[in-house]
Amino acid sequence: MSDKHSKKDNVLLIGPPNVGKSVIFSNLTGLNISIANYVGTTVEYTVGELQLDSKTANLIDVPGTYTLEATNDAERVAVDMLRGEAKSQSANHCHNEGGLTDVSVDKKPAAVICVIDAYNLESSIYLLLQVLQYKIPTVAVLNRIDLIEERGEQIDISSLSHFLGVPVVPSVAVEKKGTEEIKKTLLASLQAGVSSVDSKSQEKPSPNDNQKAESWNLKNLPDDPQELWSIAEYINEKAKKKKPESQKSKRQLWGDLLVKPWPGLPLSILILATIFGIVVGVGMGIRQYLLLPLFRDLIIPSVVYVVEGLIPEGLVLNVLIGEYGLLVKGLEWPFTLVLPYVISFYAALSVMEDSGYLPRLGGLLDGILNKFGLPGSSVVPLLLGYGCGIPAIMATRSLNSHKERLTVSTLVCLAIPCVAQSGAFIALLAERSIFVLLAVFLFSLLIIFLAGITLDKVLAGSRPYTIMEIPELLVPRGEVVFKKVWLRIKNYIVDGALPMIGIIGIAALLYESGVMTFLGELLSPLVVTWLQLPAEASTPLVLGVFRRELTVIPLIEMDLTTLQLFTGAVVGLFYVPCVAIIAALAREFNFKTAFFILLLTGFLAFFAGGVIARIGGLFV
Ligand SMILES: Nc1nc2c(ncn2[C@@H]2O[C@H](COP(=O)(O)OP(=O)(O)OP(=O)(O)O)[C@@H](O)[C@H]2O)c(=O)[nH]1
Ligand SMILES: [Mg+2]
Repeated sequence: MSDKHSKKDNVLLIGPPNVGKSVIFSNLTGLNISIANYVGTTVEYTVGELQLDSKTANLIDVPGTYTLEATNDAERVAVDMLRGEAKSQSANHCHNEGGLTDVSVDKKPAAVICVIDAYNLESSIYLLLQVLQYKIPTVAVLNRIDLIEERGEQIDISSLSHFLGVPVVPSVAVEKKGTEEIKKTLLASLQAGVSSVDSKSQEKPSPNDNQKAESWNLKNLPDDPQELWSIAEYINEKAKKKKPESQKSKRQLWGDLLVKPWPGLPLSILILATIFGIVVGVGMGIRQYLLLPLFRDLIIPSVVYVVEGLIPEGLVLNVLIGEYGLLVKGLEWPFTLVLPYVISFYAALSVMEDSGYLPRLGGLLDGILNKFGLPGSSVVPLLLGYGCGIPAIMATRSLNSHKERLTVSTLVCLAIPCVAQSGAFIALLAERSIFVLLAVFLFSLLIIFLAGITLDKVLAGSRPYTIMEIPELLVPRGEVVFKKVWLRIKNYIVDGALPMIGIIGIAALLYESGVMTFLGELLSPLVVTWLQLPAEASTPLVLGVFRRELTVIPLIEMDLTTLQLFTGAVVGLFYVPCVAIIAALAREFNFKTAFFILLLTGFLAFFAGGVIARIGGLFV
């Protein structure tokens, strides 16, 4: 831990889930972090530097919490932060959001920015009152006022501030409204040093307003939740200048329709099928018309030309530009096979995330998911898994029981192909037949169901009944979506493409030195006899340990029958998740769990592959 950052004051950004804390964090620090319209986007804190005139502070984006009673991991982080007892997180993990990683969080924060939700004012006031009990200088930011204006409502900022005894800054984070005001107010609070709870400015409720609130004093807030709630209720009533109009907006009507079984369920099938089509179609288009010509006809030939001129013939040259050359396949695979789908998938996912559709899908599928012991909210981590398993495993933190977390994480590792692997599937299968491609995805769904039911039976522990939070349906903002896709492309290049190039380099070396042939012979009983694939198909099994898509991509270069393609794809689908995921599992759970999942996936891959080869052989 360096002293450089630890000398600076820590400022916490606290608030209920989904209120816009991460957008405010981005506005204040210029850092680009995960933002999504569902509860529990931020599960780990992120630290960024906040410049306030001459003063710099560390701004900490804390996972959202409804109360400070800490009912799940993410909420516990908030409480620990306020107490100055949080543990510093390990700095080097994959899919790092960026931001500072060497900040000590085990000291009392100098100030708190508590974001309150204009749209759900009462419950956010309750949280704010709980925060005020810590007697840390606090600035309240009233966010999402655009949404209450839309429903014809108005909140009186000055009376709100008056009642709360803290400065209140109105804000529309997605439009960057309020950013400068937050900085100014925060600086003033920091300089004042003491808690800005000011009893002089606090207006006492008149005796007949509310019996309980009568005795309330901000310097000495009651601990009893019941009493705090009645204060929150009182302030909420007082601050509302104009009550919401009873008529619902179109946006709200759609929001309601999408979560009802009729027409929600048929619409969800339509929406998901459309998204699948768009992701595959747009991805194929980007590959065919943009990235493939760019790399195959321009970049790779130029690189080969230059390297040939510089390096004499021999092992080194072959490793660089030979058949599996580092600079040939190492550029072609990550950038023409996977990148197109990274772009199309994340564009679709980001729009879904920001619209608030995902929790609606969770609500619709709740009943089905319950059959295998999962809450509807597990839709979010499961869908994130189609991008990458690591954020998916992280997202399971907002689930409520260990059993649920473990089940979802196992399913993600076992049968949900990451975007890189899906790209490989599309390249491998779609050209032969779109039906084989669909068959692989449907087969994976079947296994998810079966594995889910089995895990529900074998894993110990119960599942608490939880009610799913459905946020407002919002029209996604172009800028937010664009930033998100860009962040994920960058993440993919750093955490995905670069390691892939390295591994292709190692593979090239193994090839050229003959080690791969030796490994192939070693694995041949499994590959040739059991899976009925050509001997060279052992290469993807070796490479696949490192990266999931490499269980599939090398198959493209082989001349396989349709049955062999299907077998190879299924083995690749279940085969061990990549090293980065194993590391994430070990970090989030423990080594034993990671090892167990590794064994399970490996075993299932060969078992299913062998069975498919045999049963398929009867028909072909
Ligand atoms: N209409 C509107 N939407 C907003 C505003 N601020 C944020 N949003 C949207 O609200 C959603 C949630 O924003 P986040 O910043 O991820 O919320 P968060 O508070 O960090 O949420 P957690 O990390 O889950 O606690 C996103 O879809 C944002 O685009 C606002 O002022 N107005
Ligand atoms: Mg967040």
